[in-house]
Amino acid sequence: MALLELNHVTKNYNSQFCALDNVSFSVDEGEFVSIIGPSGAGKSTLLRCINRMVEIDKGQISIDGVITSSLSKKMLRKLRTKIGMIFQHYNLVDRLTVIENVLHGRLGYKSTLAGIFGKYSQTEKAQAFRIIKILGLEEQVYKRCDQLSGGQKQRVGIARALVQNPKIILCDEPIASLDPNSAKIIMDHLRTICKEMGITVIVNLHQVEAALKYSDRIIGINRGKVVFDGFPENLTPLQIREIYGSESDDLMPDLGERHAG
Ligand SMILES: Nc1ncnc2c1ncn2[C@@H]1O[C@H](COP(=O)(O)OP(=O)(O)OP(=O)(O)O)[C@@H](O)[C@H]1O
Repeated sequence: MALLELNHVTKNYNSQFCALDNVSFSVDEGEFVSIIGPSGAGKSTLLRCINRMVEIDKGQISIDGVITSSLSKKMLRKLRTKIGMIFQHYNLVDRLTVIENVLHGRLGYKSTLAGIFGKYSQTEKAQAFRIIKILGLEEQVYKRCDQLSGGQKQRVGIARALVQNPKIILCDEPIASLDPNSAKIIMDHLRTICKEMGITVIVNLHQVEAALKYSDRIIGINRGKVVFDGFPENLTPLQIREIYGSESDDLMPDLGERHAG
């Protein structure tokens, strides 16, 4: 069943520059989809439109059957609890500990006052500890986030998204700042979360190889238009060229090595 649907979505910045041009696709529950494309193609704009951090100009986006543009502030806040976000630069509060950052994922469920005073139930704390353990961060629980490596910070970001109990996780270049080993750990966790917890994952990636290895489906964007939407095994060098244009030669992966399983 489709969890996310985009129908003819267009986004113009400053009423003239077209960042998304008539984009339509749907994503099923439990699917792992990578969005690839060159710098400036519109990948971040796409994720921001999905959670309504950016308003679209034309078309329609629905999540779990709800048309996002028609939601009141209150209903939008409720919908956003179902959408976990993971960022390239982690967006953690550096001076706070791992557990405090992870519990921030619960803020969308709380009144402003309860949030300010950091009032979390025993159930919420137990859930946060459980997720921290799954992500292999139990030794870091009480460490300040500015003492962590990039890979550990990104795992905190994933844990914070998971305590929301999301239906979908949107990841904006989650491995762009990481070394290959940390990047693999993050992509492995995202794949496990998708396949074992049934959470839909949409990942913006610059690395074609990672997209080929981890995705059920790849969507290629160039200048705001979807130019490829299909299975990794159907992404040919010609299509990679169409997606990336002149950047493609540096990015051309060894197409022999494919899926993570
Ligand atoms: N707030 C904004 N105001 C005006 N133009 C913007 C704004 N945000 C993005 N753009 C433009 O929209 C286009 C798409 O940007 P976007 O960040 O979505 O691309 P991207 O594919 O995520 O790129 P990258 O891989 O470099 O992050 C770019 O040309 C960018 O300059």
